Amino acid sequence: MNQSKEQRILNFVLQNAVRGDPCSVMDAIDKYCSQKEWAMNVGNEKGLILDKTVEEINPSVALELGTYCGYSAVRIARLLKAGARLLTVEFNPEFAAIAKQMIEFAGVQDKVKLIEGPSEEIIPQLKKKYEVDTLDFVFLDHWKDRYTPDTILLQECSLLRKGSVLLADNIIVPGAPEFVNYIRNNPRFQCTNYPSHLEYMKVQDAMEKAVFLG
Ligand SMILES: Cc1ncnc2c1ncn2[C@@H]1O[C@H](/C=C/CNC(=O)c2cc(-c3ccc(F)cc3)cc(O)c2O)C[C@H]1O
Ligand SMILES: [Mg+2]
Repeated sequence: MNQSKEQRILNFVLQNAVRGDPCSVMDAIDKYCSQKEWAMNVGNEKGLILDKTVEEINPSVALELGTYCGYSAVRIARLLKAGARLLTVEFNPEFAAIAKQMIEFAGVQDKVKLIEGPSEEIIPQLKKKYEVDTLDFVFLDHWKDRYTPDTILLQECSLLRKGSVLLADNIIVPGAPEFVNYIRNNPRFQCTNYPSHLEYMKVQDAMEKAVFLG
């Protein structure tokens, strides 16, 4: 059975990155996906916006929706302080298996809890099953039509507190127009747009930061 693109990305990392070195894993993925096969990792340009946001917040508890191959999970986890953790949600078993190996190879597995399942099912379990009180940071990078329902669900489950920060990828491409409309017109969120480019391409994209005002 021939390999998937995601398996080829993982193999390239295993052969070209340094075990336990998250930056070498990110660099290997970016190298492969810019030179060999494009893939929907947040990439290095938007990744720097992600880094700055995570460093600014210095979250104790972070949530990522849409793990995919684990690129942004590694990117976020490498910046977390001792004792802080990232919960990342992925419902495709094949992607989850790839991401698990990617996270372990990078050496950040002690900071990352990879949860396999659909976000709408996992979010309501975070408090009781995953011992979350509130979330300091949420990175939205899953199906774009899920950004809004999941943002509403996070509020309904009392998982956001005054100052919780959401960061959403792909505001322009593929685009999340319904989310942009929802979040920018919601008085409970303070929004900031960060223009950038689609990963590995000379195409305009952007990220949106939304701070929950409580
Ligand atoms: C609801 C839910 N729960 C758990 N996991 C979920 C989920 N919805 C998707 N996921 C998982 O996240 C991942 C999905 C991410 C969706 N991201 C995308 O569709 C995406 C697409 C592009 C893109 C841009 C231009 C083009 F020409 C083509 C594609 C770029 C990106 O950065 C993206 O994030 C994988 C999927 O299994
Ligand atoms: Mg994305």
